[in-house]
Amino acid sequence: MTETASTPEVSLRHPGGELPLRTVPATEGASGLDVSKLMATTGQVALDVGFVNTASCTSAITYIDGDAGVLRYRGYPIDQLAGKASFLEVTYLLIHGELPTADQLAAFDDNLRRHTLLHEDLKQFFQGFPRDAHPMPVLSSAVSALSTFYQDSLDPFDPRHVEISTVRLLAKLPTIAAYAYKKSVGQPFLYPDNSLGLVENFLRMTFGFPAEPYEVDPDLAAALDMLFVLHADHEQNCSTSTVRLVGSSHANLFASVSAGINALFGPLHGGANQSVLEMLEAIQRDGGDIGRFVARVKDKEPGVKLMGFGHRVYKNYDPRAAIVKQTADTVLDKLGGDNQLLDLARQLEEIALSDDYFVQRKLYPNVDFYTGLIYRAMGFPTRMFTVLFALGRLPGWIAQWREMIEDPTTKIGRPRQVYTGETERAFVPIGER
Ligand SMILES: CC(=O)SCCNC(=O)CCNC(=O)[C@H](O)C(C)(C)COP(=O)(O)OP(=O)(O)OC[C@H]1O[C@@H](n2cnc3c(N)ncnc32)[C@H](O)[C@@H]1OP(=O)(O)O
Ligand SMILES: O=C([O-])CC(=O)C(=O)O
Repeated sequence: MTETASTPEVSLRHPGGELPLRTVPATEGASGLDVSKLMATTGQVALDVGFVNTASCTSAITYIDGDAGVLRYRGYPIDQLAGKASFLEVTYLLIHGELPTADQLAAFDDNLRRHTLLHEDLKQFFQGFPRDAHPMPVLSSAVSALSTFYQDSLDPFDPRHVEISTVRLLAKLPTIAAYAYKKSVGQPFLYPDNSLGLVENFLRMTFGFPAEPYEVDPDLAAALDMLFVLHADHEQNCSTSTVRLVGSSHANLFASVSAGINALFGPLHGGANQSVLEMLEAIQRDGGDIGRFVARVKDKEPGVKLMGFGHRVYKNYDPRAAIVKQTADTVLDKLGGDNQLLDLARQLEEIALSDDYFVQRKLYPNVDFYTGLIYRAMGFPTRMFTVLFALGRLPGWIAQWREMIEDPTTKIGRPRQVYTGETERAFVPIGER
């Protein structure tokens, strides 16, 4: 592969100063295509596989300094929000740009509590899935189906539609998530109890039974609320970029978020929280030989990666992973979790962080590394972990979709390609091939 053209340095202003964006020079196509000719006809095309170096939008929502391990929502450092601001406050902050006053928060909460019910016909929808359906595709399908129930929620350019679809989605996703769980364990659905807040209601609908009292454990609710805060936004990650890309065609909020949920499902993104626990259990089953597992990772054995490690943006410790790690002990002690598996995770981290392979590549634990251990202690099956991520990430998806829709400079997302296929050739009829 030879470089055939160079592209100029461009830069964007951001709160941390000038952010230089190095564009990747386009390369010659595998079939010998002259990329410079493509450029002559289409203008500048810079090949950037995986968008490693390409900013797709401007945004005022979330700031990350990956080298320093800094994350801020609307300017507030994540460690100042986690454990101090509730998930509902952070949701309001991300979507509306400012922390709510007590009155604003009460009105927001009240509004959400009025929209937690699912239409009875939508409830029937869950019965169409097989008993052992993974709850993630059930979640995305049900969110997509919301478009069929609410005609007054579908116009991205009518502020009333945007507002009501925002409220419906925030209020209903916990109900949908709880029903996806109930379906997978063959238990009856519970109606929401709107005397409860969002997290408490979700826990009751998930773990409670109809006509039986369910006492929400305040420690459990507080821990889950804090984890949701840690997941609430992360600028242009794969699922959020998907939400924006789908929304850039003027698809409605439900359709866009449904696509985002599917992007989150992948094991390289949100699905990693499930894979981490499966990896830890596999190491444990294998006699707990961490050294042997790490050697397989370093040998790049197909399909073997240190799940929950590495990040496109963080080249330092993920600040969220640091918070989860710090609190994991306390939470597991309170909830009676598996400390052996936590010890294994800690040892694995220690071994990796003192190994040149991981040090040179700047691979640190990401947000998915320790969260599953806490979810497990809370009683969630492994297949629900990514659903919990989706519940936490929802405010970010909504805030980013709304920012995109409100931005007059937004254009339909449509990347170019560098064509590497056959050059023009003459059609050969089937009898002559
Ligand atoms: C919420 C989230 O989405 S956080 C991410 C969750 N995903 C995971 O935890 C899955 C494991 N991690 C990964 O697969 C990757 O680190 C990603 C997908 C997160 C980031 O990928 P990229 O930014 O494209 O990094 P890339 O794949 O180029 O990795 C750079 C190098 O580090 C290696 N590497 C990256 N992550 C890992 C890992 N988890 N284990 C072993 N090696 C790794 C790569 O093999 C590559 O090595 P090389 O230079 O010898 O080829
Ligand atoms: O930002 C990313 O690439 C992945 C992500 O969503 C996160 O870390 O929360």
